[in-house]
Amino acid sequence: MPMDKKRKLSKSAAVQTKRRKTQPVQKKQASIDALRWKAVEVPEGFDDYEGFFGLEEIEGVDVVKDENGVRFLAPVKAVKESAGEDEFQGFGDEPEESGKNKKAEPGVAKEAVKPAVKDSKKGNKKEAKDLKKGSKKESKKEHKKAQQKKAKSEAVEQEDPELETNVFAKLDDLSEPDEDFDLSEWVPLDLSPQLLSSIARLKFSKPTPIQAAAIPEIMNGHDVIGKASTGSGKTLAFGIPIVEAWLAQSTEEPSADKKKSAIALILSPTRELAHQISDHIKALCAGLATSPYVCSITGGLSEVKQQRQLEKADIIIGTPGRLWDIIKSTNTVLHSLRDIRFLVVDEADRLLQDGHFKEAEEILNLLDKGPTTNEEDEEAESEEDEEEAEEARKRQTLVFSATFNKKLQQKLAGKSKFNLMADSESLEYLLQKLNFREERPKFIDTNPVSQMAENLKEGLILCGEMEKDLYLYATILLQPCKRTLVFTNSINTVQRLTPMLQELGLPAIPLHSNMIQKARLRSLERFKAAETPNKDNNKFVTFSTSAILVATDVAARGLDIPNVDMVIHYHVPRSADDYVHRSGRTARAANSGVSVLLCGPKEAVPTQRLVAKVHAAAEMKKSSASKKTQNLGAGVVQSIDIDRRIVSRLRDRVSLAKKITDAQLAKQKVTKEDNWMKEAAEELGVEYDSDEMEKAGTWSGRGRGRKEKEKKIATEVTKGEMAALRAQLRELLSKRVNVGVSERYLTGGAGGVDLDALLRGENVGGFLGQVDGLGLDD
Ligand SMILES: Nc1ncnc2c1ncn2[C@@H]1O[C@H](COP(=O)(O)OP(=O)(O)OP(=O)(O)O)[C@@H](O)[C@H]1O
Repeated sequence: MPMDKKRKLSKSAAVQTKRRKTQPVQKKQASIDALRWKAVEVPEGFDDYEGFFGLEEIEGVDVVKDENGVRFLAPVKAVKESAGEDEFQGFGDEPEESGKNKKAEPGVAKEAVKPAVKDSKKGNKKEAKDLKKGSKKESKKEHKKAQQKKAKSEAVEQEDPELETNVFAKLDDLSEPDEDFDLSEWVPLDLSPQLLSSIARLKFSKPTPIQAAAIPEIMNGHDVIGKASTGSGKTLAFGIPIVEAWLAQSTEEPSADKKKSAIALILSPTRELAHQISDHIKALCAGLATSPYVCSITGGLSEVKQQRQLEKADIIIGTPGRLWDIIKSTNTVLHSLRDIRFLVVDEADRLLQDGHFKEAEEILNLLDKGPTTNEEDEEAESEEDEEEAEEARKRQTLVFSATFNKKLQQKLAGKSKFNLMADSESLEYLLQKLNFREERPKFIDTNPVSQMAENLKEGLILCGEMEKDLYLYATILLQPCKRTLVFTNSINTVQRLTPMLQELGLPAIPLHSNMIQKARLRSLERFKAAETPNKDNNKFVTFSTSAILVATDVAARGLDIPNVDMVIHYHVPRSADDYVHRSGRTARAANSGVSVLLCGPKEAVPTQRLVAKVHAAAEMKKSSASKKTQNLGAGVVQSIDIDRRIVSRLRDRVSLAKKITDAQLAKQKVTKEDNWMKEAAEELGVEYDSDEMEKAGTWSGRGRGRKEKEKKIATEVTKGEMAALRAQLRELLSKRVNVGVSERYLTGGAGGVDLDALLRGENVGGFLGQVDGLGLDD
């Protein structure tokens, strides 16, 4: 059997099929090629010692051996139909219908036939070749990735194959539709009964303002640029019309000779957001009799699997990088994208800037003109150019964000055809590529006054430059019952703060872009799964029931994590827009929340200016009513005056935790570098001696001082000393913190101070007064 495609029939059909067992499964005889094989997911870090790369499996297939040889009896859905009827949604993603599957006999196919060869029967040999090349390349790539991952000594938790979806599915806990649910506020939007019933399941009693304004425009065929504050329901503002269009289209007769094409492509700047959008749309579709196939195409997860998903997708949500990688590596997915009717650019201002520029441009190019990399293809494409340009006109472009910088906003809202110089690096150039079908897309701004959520309270804590760790700890301690998101400006800081907070007994979880994708999703899942206190019955809550996500700005955009009560900006945001998006992770969908900036002395003034800029429009409106124009934005952010006496009583804890963390990180780093040197020495065939290497000057040049310092810390703190430090810290953590005058105590385990009250301006500077009434012991 060729090594690049190997197939097995899985025994696990019975286990997999528990969920749907009402109908007996109809089976029919099929050739091995006609079966819908699924690539076996080989865990990352798994070397191909056993030759598992390229292995494929299938479930629910009976292998019948009789005098005529071997036959395969497969569920009807598991057998491919002729072109145009491809409605099967793939094994592995959805449980298959059950019944007699338990009897399925495992067997191994005699010969593997690559899907590309089947495609070639349809007349496209090139595609087949590309796919073949692609899958070999994929194996190599996966292998290389596995090697790289092995080299990474970063602790990554065990992977969970189920993690790639449903991380955000707050909406997945769907109840049966309530027939009495009042949907009258949705009626003016003229939605189909199926979709209304889905909305009733979600228990959304009325559309949010952006939904009420954007849905009719989109359903009337307009291009839309939607601006609305964070957490205001923008995803379903474009999600509902897309699903509605899919429902209308799915009732039409499919044309027999037409390849399946997706209806919508949604571009997202981050992987997590792509998965979240996908989960939101899936949740919307959960109650429908037939649902569109929704798939998210992001980096960090199996490219081969995503390639297959793309081919059958109705709604594609992707990050430009991975999407472009797949498109480049195979032409078989092009047809999925060419005929899309909706192009959505979510978090447009970020997506059209940052590092996504090139790939986004390539994708937009392709949507209008097709691939330009291959001469053969180009020739074929040119004949169809006109036809395709016409097709492109049919596409609606929807652009959404909570923030649009002024220039971008003017360009977007003003007109679609810009007077451009031939500057392919400019943002305008990319905007032109969006190829709006209308000269003037509908610009909808449902909250022109403020981009910030209505129920958000903002605070600023002024502290010493070197005291941020201490104030971070104090702030978290003052809000012990909260799910908190801490933003930093660097990956290193996430890697340092997370273990430090953990040493302090806090449930800190890291999130940054250097983590492998499954670890990123796992972190989000853990954060989301952490229980929140039941505020209604004032239940006693300990830290074990809250969670702290320490993240870079990778978590700043679009993430909809329920019940984030507090956002702390450990580093001040780099821009006013970043401040809006970070703070927008709390106070979502009519909930309340607080956003706290930790500012060093030098940061205070520029930060206040930055925040004032965000609030200037709102203030301007207010002040024009009262004829005051001074200090715009000032006063919106409440200065939080934490009693320094309490903070100073936490200092020893933080110093110890820092010392332990620094030593640990230095050790990890030295070990990592040592391993790297060892491997390099092995490859060169020389003996490795770290001290000799060091003496010989391997560590000369830039960074030598830092490395030496790290090595010193790493070797200075012995195992025994580390254990002693930990014991000391444990001792400190077990003691109550004497808060002074009132002789009340703040513990690390429970209780806290009402930061909300401080933010309301009550008891400013009167922290101790708040300790009363919190039920803390004497
Ligand atoms: N009509 C509605 N009624 C109540 N809740 C809604 C409604 N529509 C959406 N939501 C909920 O509101 C929350 C925020 O929605 P969404 O993530 O789409 O916000 P957003 O405007 O895209 O935010 P951001 O700017 O941060 O990306 C989600 O939990 C979503 O399920």
